[in-house]
Amino acid sequence: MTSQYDPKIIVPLDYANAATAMQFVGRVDPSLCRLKVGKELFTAEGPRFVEQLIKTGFDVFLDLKFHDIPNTVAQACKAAANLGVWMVNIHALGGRKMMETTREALSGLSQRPLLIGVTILTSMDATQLAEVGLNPDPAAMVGRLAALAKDCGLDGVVCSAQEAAQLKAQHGADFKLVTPGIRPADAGLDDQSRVMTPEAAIQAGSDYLVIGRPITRADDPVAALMRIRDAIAQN
Ligand SMILES: O=C(O)c1cc(=O)[nH]c(=O)n1[C@@H]1O[C@H](COP(=O)(O)O)[C@@H](O)[C@H]1O
Repeated sequence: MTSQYDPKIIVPLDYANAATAMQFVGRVDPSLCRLKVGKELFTAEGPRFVEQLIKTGFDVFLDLKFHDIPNTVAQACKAAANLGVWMVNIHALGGRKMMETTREALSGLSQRPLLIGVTILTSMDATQLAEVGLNPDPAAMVGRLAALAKDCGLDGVVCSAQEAAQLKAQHGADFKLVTPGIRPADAGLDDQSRVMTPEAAIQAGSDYLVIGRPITRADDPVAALMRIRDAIAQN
């Protein structure tokens, strides 16, 4: 399902439970943002809460970053598709077979979610990449994994906005770029490393901005969302 409004901001409902998440969701509507359900809320509340959000008209990105053997990931993504989610993600580091098997498993469905590959987490910097034995140049790693994801038939990738211009030029407008690690100029980094402001991310070619704590931890989350919407509308 794809919202008729096509909002670019995805707000992660990184809350401990449904009641707290609904304090935000109850004050916004699907014309303002899309919603992301990640590991914390999904583990606490499960698939029925995801279905409830979809029923209220929101596009839901199920962010469980599957990374396992090909069959397990493919079947998990089919289960996500059956919930009616708009987007689901898998780790590109799971490799070609995992991505291709998952893409094939979704291809027969009448309504399938966008299948997105996570490249290198936006919290990772050169030092951390080197520590786990990967190329310490984040742009090179992201470029390599994005090309592989595209070759496996995925609809796009999660990357930092710092890599967006390079990937748009390489893979074209249809290859979706989902960018977390978005921080307004006056916001703290928290645990993110590769960050960009919302305005710069849009200019760099991000299709969707995942913006969490600058919105969800603000004194007035809806006002914070509206401020960022206004800022990117002027680009
Ligand atoms: O797949 C994701 O959504 C994701 C990938 C990534 O590389 N970095 C990243 O931060 N995320 C998610 O994006 C959100 C970022 O939240 P904030 O740092 O609070 O804006 C969190 O829900 C993360 O789980």
